[in-house]
Amino acid sequence: MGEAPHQPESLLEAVELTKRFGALVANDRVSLAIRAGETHALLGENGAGKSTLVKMMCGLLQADSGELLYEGTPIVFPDPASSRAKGVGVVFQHFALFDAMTVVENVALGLPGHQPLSVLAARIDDCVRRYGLAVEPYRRVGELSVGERQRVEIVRCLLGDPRVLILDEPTSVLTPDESENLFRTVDVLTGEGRAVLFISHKLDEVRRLCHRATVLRGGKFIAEVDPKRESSASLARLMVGAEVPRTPRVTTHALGEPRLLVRHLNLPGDGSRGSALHDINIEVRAGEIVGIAGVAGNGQTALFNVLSGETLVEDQESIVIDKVAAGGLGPTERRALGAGFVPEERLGHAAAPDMRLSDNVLLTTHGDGEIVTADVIRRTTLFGRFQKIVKGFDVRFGGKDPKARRLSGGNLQKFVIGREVLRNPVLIVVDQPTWGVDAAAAGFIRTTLRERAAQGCAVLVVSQDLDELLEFTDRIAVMSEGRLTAPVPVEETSREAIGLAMGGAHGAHDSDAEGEGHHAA
Ligand SMILES: Nc1ncnc2c1ncn2[C@@H]1O[C@H](COP(=O)(O)OP(=O)(O)OP(=O)(O)O)[C@@H](O)[C@H]1O
Repeated sequence: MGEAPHQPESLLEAVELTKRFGALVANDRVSLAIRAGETHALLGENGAGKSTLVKMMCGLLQADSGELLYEGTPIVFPDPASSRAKGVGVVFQHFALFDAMTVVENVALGLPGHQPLSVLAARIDDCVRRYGLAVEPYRRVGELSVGERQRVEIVRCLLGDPRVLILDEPTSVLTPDESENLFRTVDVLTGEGRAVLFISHKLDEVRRLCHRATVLRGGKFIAEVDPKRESSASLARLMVGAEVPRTPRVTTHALGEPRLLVRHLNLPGDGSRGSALHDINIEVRAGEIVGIAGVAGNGQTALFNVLSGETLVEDQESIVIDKVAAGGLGPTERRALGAGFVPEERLGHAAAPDMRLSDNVLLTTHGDGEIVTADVIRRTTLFGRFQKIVKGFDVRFGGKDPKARRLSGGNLQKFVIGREVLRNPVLIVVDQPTWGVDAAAAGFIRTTLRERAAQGCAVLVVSQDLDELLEFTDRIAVMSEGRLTAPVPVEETSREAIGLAMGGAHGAHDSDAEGEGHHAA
């Protein structure tokens, strides 16, 4: 099934590409043709082989066999620079920008030759106008939101005049409005005859935006379909080869005591991004899931760090975990109170990239008294826990116990969630629970968190994915410029009301109200 008949208008074509990592075949004779003027989706569950394919198509990885065609002619990209020179631009999920430098300086670094910054800034302005990208050349990257940084990366690519633009999960970090803007940009690009390869786990947007979709499963080409003729369910079925269950909706059990109480929490800004926290108030009770929506860069990371104990606050009482004043307690002490934390950044923060996965279990469990006792690491218990996480959370990888950096993004996410959940916390705070996770695994993670809540755990979820929050939380608060609105029951709010509050508008989600007032939207 792999090979599509050769289409003369193909700009970039992978023909039967195979890539092995040891015994694991990450791509097994995968073919895909990207045509001029189309938006082509690349779909597949975590670990299906999407990134591997993209990396081979832009010279970051070399195929073991198969070939690449550029406008129908075989070509080899020994490195990313050579693919860029041919007009293949890639915007990866993790941006390569220097915070301390301005946008134009960052762009200059990525371009060959020397150009006066003023000339480059004028080119950026041109690009911004043409593609509706809203980027200011002289702002410092450190001050930009994730959405703005992504636009900088896209502008950087576009200045190289690419014929093929590859976007790796571009909307997972965007607000609904920003996603709409990006879709408009993509339409302009394809209208000019360029091709866009669009990797996404959000099947609704794929159906709206994309002309064709290639589905991979387990490293193999499964199908090429017209996504507009498919439903999200039928696409998900192609990806996983089975029905994808939806997250059961919502709390029927009684709520218990507050497990997390945050009262008048303030944090001064650190001067660089200035995302201080202003008078944050929130309560999460045993049995409920509270969501925090917001555009990245509005203080969510500062809030997570303060809740997890990575940043300490002077006012002990401003954070109470299970009735204990915890403002001055570090992460291990908070874990000892029964709290669990999953930070946004899985590689480097939640997991140590160069440690084996089993050793990564130790990072958050060493204080539990089960795996480390009297200064001895109980290896068998550790390995047992590791296997339980891998089995229980369907974490897939090649080999027996690889280093964390070898896992695909979604599989590592399943691992860090599993590691926390299996500690049986009374409170769990999760930042972006399903970023980069496929539909089936995302459903599984949400269901797991719901089950934990049903068993009496209090769950606080920070997410930029509004649909996710609306699907599985009980109440939603919105963060904007370091302030948090009072949480509103999901059934009393709407996408629009939350979207407005995310943009800083007050009203339905007004933070001026004292305490936990429930407002109708
Ligand atoms: N450098 C590597 N060494 C060993 N195994 C690897 C390496 N890179 C990827 N893999 C493995 O190859 C498989 C495919 O990974 P890939 O990152 O291409 O998946 P993906 O579809 O992009 O997943 P996700 O949606 O989670 O990002 C996974 O099982 C992954 O663990």
